[in-house]
Amino acid sequence: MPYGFAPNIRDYYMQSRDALDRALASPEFLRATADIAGLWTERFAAGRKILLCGNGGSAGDAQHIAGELLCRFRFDRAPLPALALTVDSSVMTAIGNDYAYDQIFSRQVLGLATEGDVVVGISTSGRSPNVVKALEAARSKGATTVAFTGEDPRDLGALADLVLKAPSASTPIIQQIHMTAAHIICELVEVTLFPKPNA
Ligand SMILES: O=C(CO)[C@@H](O)[C@H](O)[C@H](O)[C@H](O)COP(=O)(O)O
Ligand SMILES: [Zn+2]
Repeated sequence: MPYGFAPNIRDYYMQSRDALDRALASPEFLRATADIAGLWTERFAAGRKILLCGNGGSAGDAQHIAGELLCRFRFDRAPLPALALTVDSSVMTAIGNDYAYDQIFSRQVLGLATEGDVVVGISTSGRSPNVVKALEAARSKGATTVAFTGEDPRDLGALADLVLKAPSASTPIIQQIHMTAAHIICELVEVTLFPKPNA
């Protein structure tokens, strides 16, 4: 049986579209998209890697982005070194249990990041302590920091060399804009580093 049609269901879609419209009207948002694509492209070309982290849906986004880069996006090409710090349950439970939950990403960054790498922290609130500490650790290792946040980047913004601010205060809508931007960034990286697919 089909579900009944909620008359306001269109309004939910419109909230998402309105937020994307605000992003597209923001030169700062478009600039950040281009700058992040340029940074990732430059660092991959220099043999550096990208580490990504976030909680909940943003953990999924970190994994999704790593998959686009390490596997492929639109066409066959060499894998790009990208790793989500959200995937190793043994590492995360050990760090959470033996140290603290707010160190689950920062300890991995301290162990894995080297100078010139990029560490990406994804947080809709901009203040999840484990993501904030990941960017602090990244800076201590000489890595470049990128934050994907909501309209108020809070603590994370202050620690990021580049910030992508989704113009909303709603967690799911911010996440939707993050992944729209991430797909565009992955596409720009791929076509710039591999300009002639299958040639
Ligand atoms: O996916 C969602 C909501 O759409 C949730 O799982 C959400 O990601 C979690 O509540 C996170 O813990 C929120 O963390 P943050 O974005 O504030 O850093
Ligand atoms: Zn969600």
